[in-house]
Amino acid sequence: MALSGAMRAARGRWARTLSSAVPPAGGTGGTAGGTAGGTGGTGDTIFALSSAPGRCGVAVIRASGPGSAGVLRSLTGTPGPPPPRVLALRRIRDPQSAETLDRGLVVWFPGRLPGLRPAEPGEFTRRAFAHGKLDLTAAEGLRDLIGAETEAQRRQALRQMEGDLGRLYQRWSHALTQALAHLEAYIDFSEDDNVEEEVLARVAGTVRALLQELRGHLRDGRRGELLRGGVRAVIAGPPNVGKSSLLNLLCRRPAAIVSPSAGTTRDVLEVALDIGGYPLLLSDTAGLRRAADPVEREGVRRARQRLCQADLVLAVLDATSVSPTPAALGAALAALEPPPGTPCVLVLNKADLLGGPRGCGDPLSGWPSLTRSRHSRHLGACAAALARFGAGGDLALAAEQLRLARRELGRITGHVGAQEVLDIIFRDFCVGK
Ligand SMILES: Nc1nc2c(ncn2[C@@H]2O[C@H](COP(=O)(O)OP(=O)(O)OP(=O)(O)O)[C@@H](O)[C@H]2O)c(=O)[nH]1
Ligand SMILES: [K+]
Ligand SMILES: [Mg+2]
Repeated sequence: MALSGAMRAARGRWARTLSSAVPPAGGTGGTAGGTAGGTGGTGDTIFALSSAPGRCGVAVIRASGPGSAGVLRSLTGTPGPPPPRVLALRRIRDPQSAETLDRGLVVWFPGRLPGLRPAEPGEFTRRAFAHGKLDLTAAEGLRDLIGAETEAQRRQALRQMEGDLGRLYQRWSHALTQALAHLEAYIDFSEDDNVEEEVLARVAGTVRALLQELRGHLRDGRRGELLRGGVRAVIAGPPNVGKSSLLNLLCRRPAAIVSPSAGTTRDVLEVALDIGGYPLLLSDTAGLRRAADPVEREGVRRARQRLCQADLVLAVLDATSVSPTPAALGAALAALEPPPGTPCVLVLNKADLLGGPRGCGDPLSGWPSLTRSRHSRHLGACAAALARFGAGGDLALAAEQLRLARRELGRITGHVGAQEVLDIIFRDFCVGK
């Protein structure tokens, strides 16, 4: 059923109305308001909002299953469904009170093909994976593409969906397989003198090179993950230096109160920004000082707490109250006690009175980005196994480390069966993908 008008405001009520309109199973099979579909083995009649949630001009609600004809009858007050596959304008009413809820277009798809049922969330993608059409990293890329909110996120997701990340891990996996095969051949046949000694050196060389590449990939500063999830940037600094003014400038609206009195901001204020395609969650915080006022003290505590979660600190200082020497700036920055290891951008504000940002990189340049902690975890385990390769000199143990390393790589792309990994990855998919 395609429905419009007042139902925008009455979505919740619609859901309740449809619940009461669905008769018990056993009626004529069919689908109202969408493509043909049944309900699998249970015989239930199901319904869902098929257009995106939120405010919109037109919404599509789909009901499917043996009770669909009854749903249409009770919602439209007509004796039967409209002619098949033809849009009909109907008054939509509450089945109990007969009160008109809206007017909308209704479409009826009678009958069902035997065995046809609505897809589970992610089922189309899961089938594509099962048929070898895409690997897990590509499926994850597809999911990220659906959820991408900024241009850079979209580009990164598309690159992953097209298999760049999967190909990189596959290449490593092939190198490992080859090294393992050589090592196993050496273990099995070296006594017959069929396998040369230098095989071992070659295997060790491959493992060393791979380990180096893998460590480089892991050391990317989480740029892919940051781009995927958004960089948490926190504006911090002494009171009254212009932190809230900076937030307002960056989000181009007066989101935060600005005033000449020190200690204006108390609560942490967060805004989501799209800066040149890169997602940023920007927080404004209370000025850091030993406050006498208990409310301001709580604000400073919250500011410190937020600082600890930052991916990036925008440390704001008043340019008129600090001398521009590296030592003085360094001391002023250290006095704010930013979390160790978190990159800081020093912002010298109020420069008018006197007279480099950390981005996520271009997702299309260099290596495809590590986009998930799941990938880092398996790559870390893979690197650890490679680092153990050859330790102790036992060839069988060395081969086992290669097998472990390969299994970890395989878990990323899904080339090693791991039911629980599959379940996690596919369960969040949208219906219809
Ligand atoms: N001249 C000048 N004044 C500025 C600038 N930025 C902010 N101000 C002024 O400085 C005062 C403090 O600005 P806020 O943005 O409230 O500073 P804050 O760091 O958020 O202050 P607290 O929340 O109290 O810690 C206001 O009167 C601003 O108008 C600037 O670049 N130049
Ligand atoms: K202020
Ligand atoms: Mg402020």
